[in-house]
Parts: sequence; structure tokens; C-alpha cells
Amino acid sequence: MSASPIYLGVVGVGGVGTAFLSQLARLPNAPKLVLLARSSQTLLAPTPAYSPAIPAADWATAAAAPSLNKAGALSAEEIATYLASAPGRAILVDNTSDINLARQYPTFLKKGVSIVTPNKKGFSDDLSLWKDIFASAAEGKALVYHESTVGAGLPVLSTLKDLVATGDEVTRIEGVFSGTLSFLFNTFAPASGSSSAQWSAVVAQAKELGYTEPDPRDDLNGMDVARKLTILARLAGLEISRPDSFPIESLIPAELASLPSSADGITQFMNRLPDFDAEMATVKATAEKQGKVVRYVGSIDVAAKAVKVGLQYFDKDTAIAGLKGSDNIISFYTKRYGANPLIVQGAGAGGDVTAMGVSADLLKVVERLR
Ligand SMILES: NC(=O)C1=CN([C@@H]2O[C@H](COP(=O)(O)OP(=O)(O)OC[C@H]3O[C@@H](n4cnc5c(N)ncnc54)[C@H](OP(=O)(O)O)[C@@H]3O)[C@@H](O)[C@H]2O)C=CC1
Ligand SMILES: N[C@@H](CC=O)C(=O)O
Ligand code: NA
Repeated sequence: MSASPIYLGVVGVGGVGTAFLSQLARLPNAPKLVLLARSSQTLLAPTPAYSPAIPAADWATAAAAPSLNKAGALSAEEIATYLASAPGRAILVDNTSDINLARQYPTFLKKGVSIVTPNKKGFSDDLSLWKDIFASAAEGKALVYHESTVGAGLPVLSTLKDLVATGDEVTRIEGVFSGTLSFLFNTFAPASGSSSAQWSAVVAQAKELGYTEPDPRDDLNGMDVARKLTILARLAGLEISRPDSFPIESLIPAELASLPSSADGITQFMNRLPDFDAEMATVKATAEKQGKVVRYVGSIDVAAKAVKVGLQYFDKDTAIAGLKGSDNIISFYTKRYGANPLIVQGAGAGGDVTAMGVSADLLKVVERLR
């Protein structure tokens, strides 16, 4: 007997979304792609049959497919209604970084549409939204998987959930949580050898490689790391009210802090950043004088309910100092693991590795819905 079909809507076809579509096209027993959207265009399989499905491979192939309905941007409510009306269970994959879409997850979940996403905004916003998301999932008997919101495809959330679910006591979580900031410091201030790279040039390279957030200032101001720590702390049982409820060290030059958040603001920021290269060169030199390197790290002390995000100096022979590329390293200290933490390490940014986490979550949801 063949399993009943599952219907899939995908929003966002940028670096992660494009890699995800390419992986989706190769998945065995993939759900039927019936909605594909970017910021101003939406492709839909015609109702009421929700057929033919959209070919997954990439946006251009999908957009050229015959017999699909085409529309401009739909509201979250419209997307939720379309998916919930499909003749089977439905899943939304949100590959955007849009907070407004994330705020509508409860609408999808209450209608029984499951959510899979690397978008960390919804899970790290007000605690009330976090609670609403999981209460709505229970109400709609829908599922929520967001592994790639922390450490991209690395098994960070699944590891933490397993530790908690099996009764271990997590006492501390610490490490490097940003692929972008890891790449920046590993390249700008390597622990072995030397580098003459300017800070602004390495920031431009990280953006080019697809490691940064759509707005790279979200990485440089520490908010991306703060959001990840908020998610981890909540999963470890701490009621963190907001991602800015603890001190966050920003690497944005004060003079550039008030540029607009628009696309033009991003361009202005990138163009003016080279004027401030001396600031980060001073930070690097100060660490070097002590025989150390500077890295951007975060920690959660569960008992003290304390979250910290910012720069620290490290001896050159430590694991954090020796990270390569966009690697994250996340250490879980728990009662069972004692003094030697459980450590997860590997690439923490990039389209393919992030999409892997999204695709793996999708497979888990499909398996549980069937
Ligand atoms: N890049 C990485 O290494 C990692 C990224 N993530 C997360 O993955 C998500 C995607 O990142 P990335 O692919 O790099 O970002 P991109 O900027 O490359 O892509 C964003 C995509 O979302 C679309 N989009 C934005 N807003 C809307 C909206 N309201 N409705 C429909 N579509 C919208 C854009 O449309 P259009 O094409 O029209 O511009 C674009 O296709 C983010 O949440 C990010 O934090 C998580 C871990 C690692
Ligand atoms: N911009 C983020 C992407 C993954 O979350 C990072 O650099 O870590
Ligand atoms: Na992850």
C-alpha cells in the first residue's frame, strides 16, 4: 500500500533555499511541492487537485513549468489556508529570515500545517511567541523542527533535546556559534601563521560565501549569536524573555550603527566599513601582545541563568583558537558527561550544510506524519 501524499510549501529561494530545492529534488519519497515563493512571486499547483506538482530543482525550472498558477506575494494567512486545504497533511519550509512570517507560525500550526525552518527569528523573539508556537503545534497536532537555527546542519538542537529528554542535567553550554564570526576571526587572526587581511575585506568574503545573514550587520552586532543562545537556553529550560535581555558585544563601528536597515543601508555599510579597519586591527594586536588570539564566543550558565555573548582572548593551542573556516564548536557540560563535555564541531554556515539540516528535519516530519 502506498503512503498517503504529503504536501509541501517552500518560501525563500536564496542561498539556503536554492541548496534545499536541489536536495529536495533528490530525496526519496519527497513530499509534493505545491507552493514555492520568493519575496514578490508565488508559484502554486492548481486547486482542487493540487496537481501537477512543482518541479523542485531550482526557482528558474519551477517558474518555467507549465500548468502552474502564478501570483505576487501572498499573505501568511493565504499560504496557510492554501496548504491546510490540500488533500493530505502539509508542511511549510520557511527558508527566509522574515520575522513577520515567523510570527505567523501559530496560524499555520493551528491549521495542522507543520513547520520546518532554519529561520531563527521566531524561536528567539518574545518568549510569548515561543510558547504560542509550541502550544499551537499541540493544538493543531502539527510538528515543528528547526535544527538549522543553531549550528546550521550540525546536530546541536537534537543533541540538546536528547540530553534533556533522557533526564541528564545540562549545566553549561559554551562555544563558537557563528559561522560568519568564526570565519572572520580564523581568517583575520589565525592561531598558526599570520594574515595581512583587512577586516572589511574578510567581511565582504564571508558575505560572498553565503555565511552571513541576509543583512551582515545581524552577524556583526552579535544578535545572530544572541538569538542562537536564546534558543539553546530555552531548550535547556531557561525562560529567556528576549534575545536582547542579556549583554551583547557589537562589532559594528559606532559611526555606522544608525544606517538604515534597508538594502541601501547594507550597501552603505559595506562601502564604509573599510574606514574602520584600524579598530579591529587594534583588537587583534592587543590579543597578540599577550600571545593570544581573539574569538567571538557565547556561553549559557544554566544554574546562574546567565547568558554571555562577546569577544574573548584564547591561548593559541586551545580548540576554539584552532578552528578553521566557518566551523562552530559547541560544548555541552552535563551531569552525566562530567568534566569532559559532549562536543559538536563542524561547518556552522553555508547553503549546502544549512539545507542539509532542513532536509533532514523534513524527512523526520514526513516520517512522523505518515
Ligand atoms: N546562510 C547560512 O549559512 C545560514 C542561514 N540560516 C538561515 O537561513 C535563512 C535563509 O538564509 P539565506 O538563504 O542565506 O538568505 P538569502 O537572503 O540568501 O535568501 C532569503 C530568501 O528569502 C526570500 N524572502 C525574504 N522575505 C520573504 C518573504 N516575506 N516572503 C517570501 N520570500 C521571502 C528572498 O526572496 P528574493 O529571492 O525574492 O529576494 C530570498 O529568496 C535565514 O533565516 C538564515 O538565518 C541558518 C543557518 C545558516
Ligand atoms: N549567519 C549565520 C548563519 C547561520 O546561522 C552564521 O554565520 O552563523
Ligand atoms: Na543545527
